[in-house]
Order: sequence, then C-alpha cells, then structure tokens
Amino acid sequence: MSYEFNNNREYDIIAIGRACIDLNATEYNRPMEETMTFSKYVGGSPANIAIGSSKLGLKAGFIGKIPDDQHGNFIKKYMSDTGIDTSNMVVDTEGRKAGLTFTEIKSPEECSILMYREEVADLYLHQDEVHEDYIKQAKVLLVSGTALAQSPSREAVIKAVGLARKNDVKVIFELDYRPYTWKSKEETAVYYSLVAQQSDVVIGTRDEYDMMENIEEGEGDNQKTVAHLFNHQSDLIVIKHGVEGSYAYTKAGDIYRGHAYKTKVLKTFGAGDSYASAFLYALINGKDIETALKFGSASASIVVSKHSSSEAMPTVEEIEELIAVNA
Ligand SMILES: Nc1ncnc2c1ncn2[C@@H]1O[C@H](COP(=O)(O)OP(=O)(O)OP(=O)(O)O)[C@@H](O)[C@H]1O
Ligand SMILES: O=C(O)C[C@@H](O)[C@H](O)C(=O)CO
Repeated sequence: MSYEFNNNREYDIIAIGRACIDLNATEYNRPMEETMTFSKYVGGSPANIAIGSSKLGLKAGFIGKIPDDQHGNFIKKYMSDTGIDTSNMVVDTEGRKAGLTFTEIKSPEECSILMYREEVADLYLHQDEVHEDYIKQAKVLLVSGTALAQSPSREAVIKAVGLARKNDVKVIFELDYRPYTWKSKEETAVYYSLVAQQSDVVIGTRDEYDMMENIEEGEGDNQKTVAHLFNHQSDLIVIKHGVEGSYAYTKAGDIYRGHAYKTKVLKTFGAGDSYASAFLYALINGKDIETALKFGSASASIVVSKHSSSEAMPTVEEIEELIAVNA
C-alpha cells in the first residue's frame, strides 16, 4: 500500500522546530569528562530530518528561530547550502542562544547526549512568525514534539498544525521526546496527545508513545496505541523498537515490519532522524509502506556507522545499495 499526498505543491516537506548545534565527541570510547575535542555539525531533530530529506532530493523548507550570532549564521548557511528553503527561518532579536547538544560515545552501545536548552532561540518561535501562505505550499508539515515543550513555540506549532489541516497538508508528527525541555510527564502527555490526534502520520519509539500515553516505560501495547489514534485523524502509525526494528500500522488494518540492517555501529544517535527522512522520502515518492520501512532502516543503519547525524545523511543510491545487498 502507498500513501497519497497533494502533489500540486512547491515543497515536499516543511519542517517546524529546532535547528541547533551538535558537538560530537571526536574521541571515542571514553566518558565526556575525558573528552577534549568535539566536531561541530548542524543538529536538532527536525533540522536533521530536513537535511536528510533534502539530500535525498526532496524539496524542503524550514520554519524556526535561530540566534543572531555566529551559530545562527552557521546553521542557516549550512541548511541553505543543503538546498533547504530558509526564508521562514526567523532570527531572534533578544539575545537568545542556539541549543547545544554534546554527545558522549563511551562505546557503540553506550552513547548519550547532554543538551544545553536554557533560553534557546528555537523555543521562542512566535505564532505570528508562522505563515499560512508558506505552509499551504507543502505536501507535508513535519512537526517535532520538542517544539511543544514551551510557549511561545508551543502555540506556533499548534497554529502550524491547524493551518496544515485547513490546507490539506499532511501532518507528520515525530514525537522526538527530549526530557531536557519538558517540565513534567503529565504536560508532555497532554501536548503529545493533542497533536498526535490531529496528525495523519505519527512516528516515534515505543518509549515515546508510552510518554504520550502517560504510562510507565515498557507497559505500552502497540495495538492499543494504534487503536486509539485511529479513532482520530491518524491513518498511519510507525512504532520504532531500536535495533529490533520497527512496525507500520495502517488504519485499514495492515501491519508491516521493518528490520534493522546490521552494521558496524559507531554511535547510536541520529538513527531516528535519518530513519524519518528516508521513510518520508520513500512515501512521498509513491513507494509502498514496506519499501518505506526499508528506506528508513537502511538510512539509519548508515548514519549509526558514521560520526554525525546531519552531515552523515545518505544519498538514495547508498540506501538502495544497502537494501539490495541485504535482499
Ligand atoms: N544499532 C543499530 N544498528 C542498525 N540500525 C539501527 C540501530 N539502532 C537503530 N537502528 C535503526 O534505526 C531505527 C530507529 O532507531 P530507534 O528506534 O533507536 O530511533 P530513535 O530512538 O528515534 O533514534 P535516536 O537514537 O536517533 O533518537 C530502527 O528502527 C532501526 O531500523
Ligand atoms: O535532536 C537534537 O537536538 C540532537 C540531534 O541533533 C542529535 O544528533 C541527536 O541526538 C540525534 O538523535
């Protein structure tokens, strides 16, 4: 089964949320306390997804707020050089900073991130900075859950979702849970549920759905999750289970399984963003859901074997080659 989009649109995908800085440890197999050097990349889940999509050939745009400093300039230039339309990236005028993510690579299995998210520009995107004329030009609005963590970004995103619904733009919600920006689990569950119920496609890990349902990690049940969301707007739900693979559920009752592709893992982060960009690329290009799962899994497998999240996003040829080798 393939998925239908409104094809008469200028942009394949417009992402909304944070565009930040990743500082990835260049020294492996040690704790961050002992890591002295880091490489800089553009980061932030929705920015990574836009970058991944653009590298695959989708026409992407971005709505977000960046700082008025060297980091903001770097982010905007990198994204624009990658082919992303940055006309709706707003520059903060009140001295707010870029979010920073430091990564720790203790071993390929033991990676973590440390986020600096105080007073970050992205969470100050204002509803007046979200424009219907822009959103209505897209096939897909890609929403990151983290952008719902605080006002005014929260209202800006809710406005964007409303405009997408009004203009027949598919809303794709990447749950993208980051504990750093949320005040409580209850609050997360409220806003995740609100937006998930208005989204056509929801993508997240099992743990993120548990967060949405405000239940203990590990207590979730995929069938219950999808049954609930299918009572609302959603008609395609993707639930990821790390290296165990992923499942796609359709409202029509089909279930598809995606398998992870074995690789020499360097670090585990970046998997979700590369997965989402390639999954969406395949769906938007009319491939069936089974193939889209393969694209997502192959892209993630390539990115976990490399150092960055954004810079490492693969090309279509690399993805197809990996799928073919494993067929
Ligand atoms: N170690 C791995 N080796 C190969 N593929 C992997 C590995 N980990 C994850 N993947 C692939 O990436 C997909 C998404 O991974 P995961 O469920 O960990 O998402 P995530 O938690 O959103 O990622 P992130 O760590 O970037 O936040 C999986 O379904 C799988 O296909
Ligand atoms: O999403 C973020 O803000 C951090 C990412 O850029 C980072 O690369 C990561 O954790 C991806 O999973």
